[in-house]
Amino acid sequence: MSSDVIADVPLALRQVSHSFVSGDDKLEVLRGADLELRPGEIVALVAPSGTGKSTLLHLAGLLEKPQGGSVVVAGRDAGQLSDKDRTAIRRNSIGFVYQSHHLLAEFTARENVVLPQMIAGVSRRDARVRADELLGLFGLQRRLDHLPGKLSGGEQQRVAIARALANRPRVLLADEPTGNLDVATSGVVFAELMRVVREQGLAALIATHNVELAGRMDRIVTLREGLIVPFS
Ligand SMILES: Nc1ncnc2c1ncn2[C@@H]1O[C@H](COP(=O)(O)OP(=O)(O)OP(=O)(O)O)[C@@H](O)[C@H]1O
Repeated sequence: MSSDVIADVPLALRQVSHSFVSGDDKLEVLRGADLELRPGEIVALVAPSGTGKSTLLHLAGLLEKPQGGSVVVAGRDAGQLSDKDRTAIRRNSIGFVYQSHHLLAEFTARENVVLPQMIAGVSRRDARVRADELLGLFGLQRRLDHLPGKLSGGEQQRVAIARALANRPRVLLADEPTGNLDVATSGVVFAELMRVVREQGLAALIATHNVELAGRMDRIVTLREGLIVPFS
């Protein structure tokens, strides 16, 4: 396949297989999984516990290499890249949101959004402008100088989402992004996440057990016997 063909693909998994071996046991979690996101498309991944959602997100996020098949991120086949280039793509083209916010406790909300930008080479001044703009999109303009411990759970998760978007990724990967929040807060934060992801034109793959939230996305897929199939 020519590089032109995949140039506009934010994320694709092609015939991805992955197993875990412990002792004599081999657990085939993925057996030729295929998934392609269109630019700006938000896809929900809803599947029972233990079927491989986290494994899939790890592979899509270039945190691990698949044993078979390929992962394309921002139009680049990650299997063809040097470790240095993979790291650069992971840092600049992918944003991650986890169930727990993983914010740095000794840094303010703003600093938590500034830091990944500075690591990517953005000046402190520009990073602050971007951080304030993003935190403002989540209604946190009056919380910029708060430490995470002084924020509510919903606010902490909003900061984590803003941090994930800081480097203008093309792809957002999220694993139960509102799973630690109460039902009402989860719904609100989720709606904000969807709004901002759409405004920024990102493609997103969001694992959730919440079928109601999944129903607000463009498409729902599930994992069945190691394959990615439409959810029904
Ligand atoms: N590093 C590992 N070594 C061995 N087995 C693993 C490893 N990581 C995951 N597994 C196994 O692979 C399967 C899929 O795990 P994974 O965490 O991807 O599932 P999941 O769908 O995300 O589950 P949950 O919804 O409970 O988080 C599970 O049976 C798990 O025990």
